[in-house]
Amino acid sequence: MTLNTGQEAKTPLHRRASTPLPLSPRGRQPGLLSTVPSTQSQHPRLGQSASLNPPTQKPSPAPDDWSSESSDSEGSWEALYRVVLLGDPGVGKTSLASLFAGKQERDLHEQLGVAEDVYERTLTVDGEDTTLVVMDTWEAEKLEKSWSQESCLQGGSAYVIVYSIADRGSFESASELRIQLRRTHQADHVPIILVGNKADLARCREVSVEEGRACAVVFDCKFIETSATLQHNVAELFEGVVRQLRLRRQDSAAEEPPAPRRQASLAQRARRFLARLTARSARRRALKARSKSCHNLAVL
Ligand SMILES: Nc1nc2c(ncn2[C@@H]2O[C@H](COP(=O)(O)OP(=O)(O)OP(=O)(O)O)[C@@H](O)[C@H]2O)c(=O)[nH]1
Repeated sequence: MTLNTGQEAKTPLHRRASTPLPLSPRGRQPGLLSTVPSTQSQHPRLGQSASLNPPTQKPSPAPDDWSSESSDSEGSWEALYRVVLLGDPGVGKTSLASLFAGKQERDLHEQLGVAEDVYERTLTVDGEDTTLVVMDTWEAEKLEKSWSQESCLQGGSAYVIVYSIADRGSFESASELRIQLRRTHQADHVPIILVGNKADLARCREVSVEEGRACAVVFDCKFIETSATLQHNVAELFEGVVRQLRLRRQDSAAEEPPAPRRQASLAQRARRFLARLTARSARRRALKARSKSCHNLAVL
């Protein structure tokens, strides 16, 4: 599976809503689905935060009842974010991606014979539209790091690392993927969400919720458990991705450029030393807070 990385991934891709994304190397057109009429209703109601409660046996409403509106109005400009799904084979990446896509879009893909691994959809979260292009293009089985793997790891605006709660090996792979991502995106504010899928398989559970959460704290990412089969927390996952993208966008906009360096007086140096001490204890407090909030996808 391939991924077009011709565009800067960190910043959203700006385009006219009516303009398709560039062709991928395989000639596929990730943006093709933007032609879906704006009256579609597929995404669950937005605005609810993720929960770690174990899934109930009752499935959520079918994807066709989801209430996302497309902002595909002619002539309007919108931001597109690439969301790359990573994880071992069989953990449920495709299942999550097709729930995101909704039935109508999957059918459209089928009719048009376009890529089944790239889905574009505009979600209305907290009253604002954001378009996600979900890329289910990761090929974990490659023996050597391939070009497509490299581009997957570099080309995302956000990453969703999926493991199966019933497969410890996939959990370990998720940690390795997080390390690889950290190497690629050292200085970036790219949201990364660790997803423990197949939460319905309670009896076969090999990875506890606590382990998932602890891993997210250590690797500085968000965490949620989902069940694609029961459609549990899937909408919350993608809404969470949107919120994380927005929070980081605001965060980086708020960052001020560093002040020019001048010869510091003793008093200034003392103040800086104290500030560093305070910052250190603030970081410790932040780590503690993160362990409490890593499952809340609505905060940084
Ligand atoms: N019980 C359960 N099964 C699931 C869940 N999600 C996916 N599956 C099943 O797991 C199998 C693999 O799912 P896929 O979505 O193809 O997994 P994938 O990660 O895309 O796999 P690759 O395409 O090989 O990378 C399928 O049989 C799915 O029906 C889930 O939440 N619960």
